[in-house]
Amino acid sequence: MQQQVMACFGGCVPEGEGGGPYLSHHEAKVARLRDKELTKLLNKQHKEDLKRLKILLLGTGESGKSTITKQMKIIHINGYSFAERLEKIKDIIRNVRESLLSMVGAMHHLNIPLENAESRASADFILDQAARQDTETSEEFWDHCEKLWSDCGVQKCYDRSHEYQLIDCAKYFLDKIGEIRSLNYAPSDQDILRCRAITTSIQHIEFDVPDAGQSVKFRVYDVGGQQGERKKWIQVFDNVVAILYLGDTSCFDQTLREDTSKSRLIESLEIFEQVWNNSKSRLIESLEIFEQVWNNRFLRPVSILLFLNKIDILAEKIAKGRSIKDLLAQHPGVFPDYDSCPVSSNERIEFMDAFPGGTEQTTKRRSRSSSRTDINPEVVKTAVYIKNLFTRIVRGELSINKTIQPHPKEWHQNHSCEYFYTCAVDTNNVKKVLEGCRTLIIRKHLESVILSCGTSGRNGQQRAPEVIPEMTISGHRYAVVTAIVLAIEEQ
Ligand SMILES: Nc1nc2c(ncn2[C@@H]2O[C@H](COP(=O)(O)OP(=O)(O)OP(=O)(O)O)[C@@H](O)[C@H]2O)c(=O)[nH]1
Ligand SMILES: [Mg+2]
Repeated sequence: MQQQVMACFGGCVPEGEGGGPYLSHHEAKVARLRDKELTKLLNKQHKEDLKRLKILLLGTGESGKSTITKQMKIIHINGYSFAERLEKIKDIIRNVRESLLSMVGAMHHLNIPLENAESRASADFILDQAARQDTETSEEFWDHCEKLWSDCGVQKCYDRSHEYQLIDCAKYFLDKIGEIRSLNYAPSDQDILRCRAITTSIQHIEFDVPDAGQSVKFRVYDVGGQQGERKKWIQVFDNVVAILYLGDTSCFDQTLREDTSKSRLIESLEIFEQVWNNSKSRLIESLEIFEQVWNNRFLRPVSILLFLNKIDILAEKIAKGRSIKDLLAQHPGVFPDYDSCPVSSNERIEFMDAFPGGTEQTTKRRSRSSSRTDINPEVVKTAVYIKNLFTRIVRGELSINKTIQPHPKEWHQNHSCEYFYTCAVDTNNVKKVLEGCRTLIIRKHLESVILSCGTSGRNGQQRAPEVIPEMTISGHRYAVVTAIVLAIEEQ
């Protein structure tokens, strides 16, 4: 893609003919020189780009992609400065306002009355804020927020949040209004991780990770996952080394949020109606998009690291009596039977190992992990069942998106899919998972480098990618790869 852009630049020198404006000889010369410089610059940039391992974060809206990039900043870069923390306050205020707006709107639809007559004035005050984009707040605003959140009617509405659209961090921030409204408030790492802001443009972060005495350079792309944002994904498919696909395990009882940037802040009850009527299951959407990514011809050699995310919210939902069985019953014949889905002891341990809150011993010693009593077996079963849905898609045993023609097994032989249970707001969990991913990504990348050399003949039909000799991979592995590449080229 980069090359296409450069080709375009190369072909754009105006010559005064062919429809372009007439340029003097001197002007044309200057333009040509400028174009040459630009092409050189782009070439250099392109080479620099190729030295970094390019990772893509994909997944549907609100699955946790940006939260993972925030964790990368905390773990691999220097975290958040004081000024950056203060910047986040605006988003947190929007989160508080949007949460209360969603609940007040939903109470109307769900026929849940406010318990306290005095809360009416607070509800009206918040509804009046619906069209506001700014983040100016007053003591009056915070008083109304606190009053509303303490109303039992609002709490009842919160318990039914799967029936409408409510951001995941609603309770987290509403429970700490007292702290947020203080003039001295500076968001903690956890506040930043919990804070929700929709992604509407392609963003990336870069960092270096030490590996066997050398540093491995990464560039991670974060894209928007809402419906309208997904058409931009293809722009970043070039030279991808691995995909981190975020699948939300807790969304089985939720429907899609209406896809418009307007819904970031529900501007009016009219938009609320749209949201209300959008009834496509979030889990089915996530499986469908995963199936598209797995079978996408541009991503054929790219391995997927599947993050089965939000396992903490999954546990909260099961504790409230929610069950994936309701969704399965709405789609008879599509999904495998839930009750007869087996959970092996290894699968149980894998999940318990990842689940937040394990003590040092439980996270370090596998045998103790299996004896954790704080996790409801139904949580494990649901997580394993959802994991199996994704892995069935990988094996071609389940197809959700009927417009996709599944490829035969051989088509997939150059990429694989590995899964991890994650809680993206838990730094310990993400740190552990990222360590595992790093090794896998480097291994997969080396395999693909070797493979691409293996398919390139000495007589030149296809040269080994330019990137190989310049790759900054850990010392000894780099040496091994170079040796293998040379050996293949010698043949
Ligand atoms: N409790 C909990 N919250 C999570 C977890 N992962 C993400 N969240 C929250 O879910 C919300 C959405 O996360 P984002 O990272 O913004 O989701 P996204 O995939 O980037 O969404 P788009 O930008 O719309 O594509 C945020 O409020 C996060 O804090 C998790 O594992 N547990
Ligand atoms: Mg995002």
